[in-house]
Amino acid sequence: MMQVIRVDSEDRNLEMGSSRPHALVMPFPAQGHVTPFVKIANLLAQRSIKITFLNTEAIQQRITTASPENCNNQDHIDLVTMPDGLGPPENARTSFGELVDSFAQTAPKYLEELILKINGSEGEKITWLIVDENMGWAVKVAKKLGIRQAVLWPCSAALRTLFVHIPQLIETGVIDAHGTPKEQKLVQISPTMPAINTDHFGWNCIGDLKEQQTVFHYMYSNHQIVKDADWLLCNSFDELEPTEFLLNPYVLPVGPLLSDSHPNGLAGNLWKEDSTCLEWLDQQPASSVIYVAFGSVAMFDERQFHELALGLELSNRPFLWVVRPDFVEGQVAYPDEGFQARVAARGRMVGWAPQQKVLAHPSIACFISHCGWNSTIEGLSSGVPFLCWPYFADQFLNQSYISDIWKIGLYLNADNEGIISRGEIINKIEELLTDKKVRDRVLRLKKMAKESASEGGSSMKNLNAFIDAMLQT
Ligand SMILES: O=c1ccn([C@@H]2O[C@H](COP(=O)(O)OP(=O)(O)O[C@H]3O[C@H](CO)[C@@H](O)[C@H](O)[C@H]3O)[C@@H](O)[C@H]2O)c(=O)[nH]1
Repeated sequence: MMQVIRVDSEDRNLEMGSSRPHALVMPFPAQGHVTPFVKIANLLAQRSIKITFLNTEAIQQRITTASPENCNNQDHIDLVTMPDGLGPPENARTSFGELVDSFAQTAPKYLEELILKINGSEGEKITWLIVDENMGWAVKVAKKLGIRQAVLWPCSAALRTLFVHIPQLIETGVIDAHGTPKEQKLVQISPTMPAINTDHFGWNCIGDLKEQQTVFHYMYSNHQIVKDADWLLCNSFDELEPTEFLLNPYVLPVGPLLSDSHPNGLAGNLWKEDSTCLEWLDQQPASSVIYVAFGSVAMFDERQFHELALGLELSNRPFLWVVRPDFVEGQVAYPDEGFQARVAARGRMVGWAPQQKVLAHPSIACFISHCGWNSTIEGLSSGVPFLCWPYFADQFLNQSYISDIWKIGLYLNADNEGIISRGEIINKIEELLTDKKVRDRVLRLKKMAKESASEGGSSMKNLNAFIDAMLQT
C-alpha cells in the first residue's frame, strides 16, 4: 500500500509515514571531499531524509579513530563502508593515481552489490544516490539500478568551467589527449575568468607524468558521465561566481555548505580535533589572531616550515597554526629548541583545529591558507581575509579569484629559490591587516554568503527545489 508523506511547505520537514526518501551519500575518499558531503548529509538528515553515508573502509577507520564518540549517534543516518581495492585500511595510501586506478576497476562492483543488499533487505530502499563528481562512475551504477542521481561538485564553478573546456583545450593544442600541456603558458578559458597557467591545471601537479595522465583520464571520464545525472549541485553560490555559473548552466549552486552545531551531526574529520584552541581564542583581542592552516594534503619541506615558523614569530602577533602530524616531510622539527618557548605566550600549534568555528571566532584577523576550496568558502563566509599560499590542484585558481577577482586577499610570492621568506610573510601580514578595503570587501561577501544560504536566498531556493524533488520521488 502506498504510504502518505506529508510535507510542511515552510520547512519541508516530513511527518513520517514508514516511507521517505533514502539517499546513499558517497564522497570521494579524501578529507576535502568528505567534509562537504558530511555537511550536505547532516543538512538533509535534519529535513528527515534518510541517509546512508558510504565511506571507504580506510577513511571510515580514520574518522572513527579521530572521533569515536561521534560516529554512531546520528538521527536518520546509517554508516556503511566499502573497500577501495588497495588492501587493508592500515595500508598507507600515498598515491592518488593508484587510488583512482583501483577505484575505476573495483568500486562499481562493490557499489552495485551494496545497493542490492540494502534494497533487498527489510529497511527503506535507496531511492537516491548523492555522489561526488570525482566518483562519476557511480552514476552509471545508479542508472542501471533505477536509482535517481545527484552529483555534488565540491570545488568552484570556475574549476568546473575548466573541465567543460577540455575538448577545446585539446582541439587548440593547449593539452594533448592525455591532458599534458604542450607548453607552459597562460590560457584564457573565458573572458570573464582569470588566465590560468597550464602548469596549474589541477590534474598536472600530482605525481609523475604517468600518474598525471591517470588522474586526467579518471577525472575527465567522470566529468563526461555526470552530464547525464538527474541533478548537478555545486558547493558555491551564484552571487560569488555569477559568470561561471552562466558557463555551467545545468549546475545548481547550493553553497556555502557549512557545518552547524547539530549535536548528532555526522563526524568527518580524519584527524582528532583539538578544540581547546577555541578557549585560547576567547582570550585573544578581537581581530588579532593569524590563523594558519593548509588543509589535509599540503606538505612542507623543513626549510619552508622553518621560514613560516620564524615569520609567525617575527610578526609579533598572536597566531593559531595547524601543524598536522604529517605536515612536514620527515618529522616536525621547529627552527630551534627555543622556538616553542619563545612563542608560547602568543602562539598556539595544534594538530587539527575545528576550522569552521575558528574562522568564525571574533579574534581571527586573517587566514594564511593553501586555498583549498573548502577553506576558501569557509574563510570568505566568515569574513576573514586571506594570505594565499597554494600548494597544488585547484588552489592556484582559487588564489586568483581570492586575490584578483574578489580582492579579499594577497599573494605570497616565493623568492628565486622558490621559498616564501619570513620577510615576505611579515610584510604581507602587515599589508593585509592595514587594508580596510580588503576587510570591507570580505565582509560584503560574508553577508552575501549568509543571505544566499538563508531562507529565500539563491542557494537555499536551489536546495529546497532539490529536496522537493527528492520528496516527490
Ligand atoms: O585543522 C583543520 C584543517 C582543515 N580542516 C577542514 O578540512 C577541510 C579541508 O578542505 P580544503 O580546504 O578544501 O583542503 P584540502 O583538504 O586540501 O582539500 C582537497 O580537496 C578540495 C576539494 O576538492 C580541493 O579544493 C583542495 O585543493 C584539495 O587539496 C576544510 O573543510 C577545513 O575546515 C579542519 O577542520 N581542521
